[in-house]
Amino acid sequence: MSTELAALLAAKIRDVPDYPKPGVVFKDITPLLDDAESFAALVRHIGERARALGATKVVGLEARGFILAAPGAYAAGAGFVPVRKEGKLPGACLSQSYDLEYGSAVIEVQVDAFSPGDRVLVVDDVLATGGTAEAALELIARAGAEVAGVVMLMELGFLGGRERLLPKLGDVPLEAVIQI
Ligand SMILES: O=P(O)(O)OC[C@H]1O[C@H](OP(=O)(O)OP(=O)(O)O)[C@H](O)[C@@H]1O
Ligand SMILES: Nc1ncnc2[nH]cnc12
Repeated sequence: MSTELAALLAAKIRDVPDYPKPGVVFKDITPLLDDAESFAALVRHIGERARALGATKVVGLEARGFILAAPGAYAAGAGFVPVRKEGKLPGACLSQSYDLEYGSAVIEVQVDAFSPGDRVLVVDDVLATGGTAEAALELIARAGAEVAGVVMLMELGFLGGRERLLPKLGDVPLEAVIQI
């Protein structure tokens, strides 16, 4: 991973103590998003990784994952698939419940989101406990698609998300631009 890109982007992430709950240090990416150079560099990176991994679809995890995955898919010439919080997608969906650093939720994907032969890149802003990403991997497997890789903007290593995901990923790469 490029240390220059990591340094550029890390400088634009703001720590917000005790949000959304006491004891959580929230990683606010809005200063990165509203900086044209940083946002473009991150989108280019996601597009490059999607192409290099042969992804035909880029999955974004609601909501912050959408902001990164959709332009990344466009940059790669791939399709975009939203994994959404419960009740937001129309039609037949697969559902998965999970716990994350500061709560619990249910995410869903449409049953027909993927076509045979699709290779999927999963994109999100933060890997914390890994609960969200693990649930997304489960959904993608249940929907019959192959995961080509997982790309996160940042990984909060002390929360153990990587260790949680590795058994599910095998040889599939899990990449984070910034390691914390
Ligand atoms: O590794 P975990 O412990 O599961 O945490 C990571 C998830 O938490 C945040 O999403 P959140 O559910 O807060 O949704 P948002 O993007 O809608 O704010 C973040 O965007 C990741 O999706
Ligand atoms: N500390 C954190 N900051 C931002 N998003 C998160 N998702 C889970 N933990 C988070």
